[in-house]
Amino acid sequence: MIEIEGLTKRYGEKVAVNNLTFTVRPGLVTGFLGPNGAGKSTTMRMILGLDRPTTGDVRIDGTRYDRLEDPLTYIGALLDAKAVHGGRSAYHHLLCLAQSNGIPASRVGEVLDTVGLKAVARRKAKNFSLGMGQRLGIAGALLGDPRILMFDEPVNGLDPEGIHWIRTLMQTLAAEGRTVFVSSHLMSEMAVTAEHLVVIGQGRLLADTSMADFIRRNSRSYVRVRTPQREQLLDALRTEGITPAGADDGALEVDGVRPEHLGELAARHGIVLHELSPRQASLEEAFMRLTAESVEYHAHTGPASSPPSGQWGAGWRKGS
Ligand SMILES: Nc1ncnc2c1ncn2[C@@H]1O[C@H](COP(=O)(O)OP(=O)(O)OP(=O)(O)O)[C@@H](O)[C@H]1O
Repeated sequence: MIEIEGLTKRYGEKVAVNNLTFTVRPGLVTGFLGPNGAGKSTTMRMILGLDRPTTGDVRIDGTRYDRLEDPLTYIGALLDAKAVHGGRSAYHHLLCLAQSNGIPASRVGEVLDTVGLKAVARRKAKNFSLGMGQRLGIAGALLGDPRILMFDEPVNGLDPEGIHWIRTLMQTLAAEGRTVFVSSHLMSEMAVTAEHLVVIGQGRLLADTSMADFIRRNSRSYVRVRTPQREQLLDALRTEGITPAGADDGALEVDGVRPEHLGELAARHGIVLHELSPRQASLEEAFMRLTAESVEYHAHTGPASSPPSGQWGAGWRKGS
């Protein structure tokens, strides 16, 4: 379990992390989301004792990181896959980590096997592709067989097979009862990997809830109805006091009414339906809606024509 209480980090005037309190629990994958610059990496560095909090406290299974004996056996992390001595082979990189953390050398072969790098174990890390580097970083996190795992953008640079592999790995680790805390900007991937979400914006906690609850609370759900008898359906809906919205393709979008009710209403009026589908926004839409106010930089989303000379960047604004 990772317990964070009143965590704040200032860099001069900049408040990177602002009074965060949340707990990351074992047995499930917890996603850590936030726009660029929200404070995710800073929070993760403080969890690992790599940055000192200005105020507040972090506990790893009840103990501060700097008081853990052989910390890699409590918490394993992938923060920066490039933080590897490039002149060392994958094997030697992991062996050094093992030796300085009281981990038996036999674990090195095991984790190389787990991440699929056994065949290239003697190759120098500087010759590794981005994806291989990610796998080596993940091997380092797994080395001490820790109860807690933390990954910052683990799917960066991984191909679809690699992304599928890391998703399955994280879910397996969580199913074993471990605590898995993972940040990613890849919303579609997060949506199928994490069960719980912690969302921050400008250093503050915006949400700490289940994935399903997060999407439900932060998005519009509606039922999409398509019929060749549009006018009759509109009349039928009106008799029930229901005012639908129109979609671009002629379909109707009905808020706050269950699909069963709409289907039965149509049947009572002898109206043929070609589509009756409950719709819920994606994690990405829910995330964008929740964090719209806390995004540091907004891109101009108008027409892609060039602005008048001297106005490049005028469509960008710094959030307040
Ligand atoms: N060492 C530092 N000195 C000054 N400011 C810093 C430092 N580290 C981070 N910051 C600032 O703190 C804020 C939070 O940064 P952080 O890297 O934690 O965000 P993030 O959520 O991980 O962003 P991203 O998704 O872009 O990786 C940013 O505004 C960043 O510029």
